[in-house]
Amino acid sequence: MFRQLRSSASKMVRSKPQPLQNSKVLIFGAGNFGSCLASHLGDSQHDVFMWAREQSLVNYFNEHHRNLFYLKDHIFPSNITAVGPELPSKEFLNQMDVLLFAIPTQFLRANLSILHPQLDVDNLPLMIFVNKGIEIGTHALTLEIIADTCGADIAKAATFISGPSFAKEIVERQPTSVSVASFTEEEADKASALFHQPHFRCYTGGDPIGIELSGALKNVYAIASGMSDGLGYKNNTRHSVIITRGLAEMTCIGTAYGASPLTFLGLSGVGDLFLTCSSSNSRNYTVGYRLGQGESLDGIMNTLGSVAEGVSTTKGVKKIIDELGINAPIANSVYDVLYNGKDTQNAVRELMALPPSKELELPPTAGGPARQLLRKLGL
Ligand SMILES: NC(=O)c1ccc[n+]([C@@H]2O[C@H](COP(=O)([O-])OP(=O)(O)OC[C@H]3O[C@@H](n4cnc5c(N)ncnc54)[C@H](O)[C@@H]3O)[C@@H](O)[C@H]2O)c1
Ligand SMILES: O=P(O)(O)OC[C@H](O)CO
Repeated sequence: MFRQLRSSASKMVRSKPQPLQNSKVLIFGAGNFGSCLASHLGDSQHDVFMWAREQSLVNYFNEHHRNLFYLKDHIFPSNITAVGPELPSKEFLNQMDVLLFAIPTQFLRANLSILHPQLDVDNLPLMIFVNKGIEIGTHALTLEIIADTCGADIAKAATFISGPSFAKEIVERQPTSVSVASFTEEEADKASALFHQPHFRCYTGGDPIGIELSGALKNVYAIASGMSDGLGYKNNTRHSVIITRGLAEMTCIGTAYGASPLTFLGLSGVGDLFLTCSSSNSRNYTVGYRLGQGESLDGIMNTLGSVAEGVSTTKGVKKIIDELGINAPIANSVYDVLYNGKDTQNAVRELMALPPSKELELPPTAGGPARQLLRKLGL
């Protein structure tokens, strides 16, 4: 369900009209996901620019149509140009129809703060965000980071894409479906039209807070699932003790936060939870698996070679569940293993020793944090 936006106090910002084809898209981030989306959009005949922080990546990409560090085996369409390492100029940004942010959550605020003064709200590109995390320190969702750095009007027009989508499989054109959410239906529709292909299906919705929370939370439960597998527990344990109970926890956290519980049954919720909790292609699952096998967190992070958002997000989740008073034993166990030195074997044993309880007791939808965020956005 999309909400009716009020136009009273603040301006109703809309992105510029999008061309029917050949949109000019600038992607921030040339990691696994930024470059996989560049490939997908290049494949769909858009004019794609991919900003990278590494000069060597930019040079190598433009010469060989390959990414020096990520998805190394993939040959990218020739209509993608790498740019950087300086952030693009105001003139360049103004020529773009779409700005797509594929950088990890912890770095978003700094980059948006620099970019915001360069944006022209009357000629605003479609703004799309695909990161899945919660900011350390502030425990802010991306919506709030956008509101803080770019203002409420741009945050209301921002669109979020989330769902079960491994970069490696998107570049192989494996059929994939994702959720596309915004407070502004028109913006979600534009993002959906940009990405939708027979092998990449988009489903729109109006609960960006729920989409963001589910995408961030599933990473924490993927760490738990990997941990259980790494310890040698089998399918029953993964699917009952971790995934299904994890879904119940996620839904309770989301409901208390103020999101719709139904969002957690969608692609960004249960879809991505199942995917990430059951595949060694997931970096979050891999972190958990290696912890379960006895490796140290520092050792894992130093060799993973890519971001695992769940590791930092667990800190934000811990703050949120403590503040909301939610009973979330799996998320608490992951926090204790990552940050309090708890032994993984004890963590899983303790989960199994929990007293009997009701299967699902959704908290009242008081929605304090969402209400505060909506107030910040003038909604
Ligand atoms: N990989 C996937 O399959 C996938 C799928 C869906 C969503 N995501 C989400 O997309 C986001 C990016 O993930 P990824 O897989 O591309 O990660 P990655 O580790 O592959 O790449 C990270 C990128 O961030 C850049 N970066 C690092 N520090 C930065 C900074 N200070 N400022 C700007 N950029 C910086 C790196 O140069 C790199 O390009 C994450 O939030 C992730 O959860 C990933
Ligand atoms: O590799 P992960 O654990 O970051 O998961 C990637 C995507 O979020 C899967 O949808």
